Amino acid sequence: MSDKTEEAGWATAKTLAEALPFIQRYDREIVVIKYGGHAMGEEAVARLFAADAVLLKLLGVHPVVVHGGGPQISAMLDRAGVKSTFIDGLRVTDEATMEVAEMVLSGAINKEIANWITIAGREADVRGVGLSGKDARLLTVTKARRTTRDPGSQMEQVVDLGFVGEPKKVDPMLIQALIHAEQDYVPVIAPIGVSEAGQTFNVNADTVAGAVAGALKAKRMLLLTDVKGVLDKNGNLIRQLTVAEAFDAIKTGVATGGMIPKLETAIAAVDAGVEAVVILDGRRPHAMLVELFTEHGAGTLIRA
Ligand SMILES: Nc1ncnc2c1ncn2[C@@H]1O[C@H](COP(=O)(O)OP(=O)(O)O)[C@@H](O)[C@H]1O
Ligand SMILES: CC(=O)N[C@@H](CCC(=O)OP(=O)(O)O)C(=O)O
Repeated sequence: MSDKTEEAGWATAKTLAEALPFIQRYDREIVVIKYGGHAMGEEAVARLFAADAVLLKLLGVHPVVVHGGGPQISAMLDRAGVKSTFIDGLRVTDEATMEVAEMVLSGAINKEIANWITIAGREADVRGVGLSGKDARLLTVTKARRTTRDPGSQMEQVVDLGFVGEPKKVDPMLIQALIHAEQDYVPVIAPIGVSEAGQTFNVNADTVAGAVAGALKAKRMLLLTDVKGVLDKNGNLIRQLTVAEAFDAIKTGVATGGMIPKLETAIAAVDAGVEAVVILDGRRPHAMLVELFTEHGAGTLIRA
């Protein structure tokens, strides 16, 4: 063995030893991970994500994955010649769009992530389990309501988003059962919900992650996306935000587009008892490990 290789080994051991207090901090704690469609990127990166989820489980953390797939739904709709429009970051969802969204989210992406986790965890028998809000009454939703103000008359107008749902109730029993099972399972949840009447709805994945994290009283919720975190007006990373500052970031227009549902979700999750939410770049390999197990962390941390 060369001196260089040996030195690298010592450096790895030092890093592991330094992670001990952080590993203990998250021992048997639930961490909800929102894996966004933009963070998925190339398959090799997505497989690294799956391997890190397995590592978390083996370190004693209980990871629960909620995934998105917005860009992948848009690509499929494009191929079918269906146009998509978004209002406040939410996809207006008619019947045909709903069908495609469910196929892409529950059918393709969900099973792929669950399978990658199972493959990455084969040696230690950690297994991914792919679910959607339709399973075991996991996610009951109501139809989302949005209003806009008519610039001329200043009257409020109701906008119909179609089959877009808002979480009404998360029943965490199935997830709890998987977390506490003797077998090591990593639940992977697609953002599809069902109304009391049994209608299928498309739900923003950030919103689902927040509702799930709140219901499970998770220690952390990590929102993995394609930016370093919340950026200020000059494009610099904001390391920490209180809930009040997160509100301000929305109000003052620092956060726009897809960052708005993320901050709203973060605020709601912290209000529901989640200790902190972190928005970070999921395209960087091992982002979750840097955030959870190093002093400096990564991205933007939002807490009370
Ligand atoms: N202040 C901000 N800081 C960082 N990103 C922002 C900000 N305001 C708006 N954004 C946008 O939010 C996007 C992340 O949301 P979104 O595209 O919905 O991600 P995902 O698919 O991962 O859920 C960023 O790529 C960026 O374009
Ligand atoms: C209602 C609504 O907008 N649903 C989203 C669900 C997927 C999602 O949220 O994916 P990302 O996290 O990758 O953006 C959609 O149809 O795109």
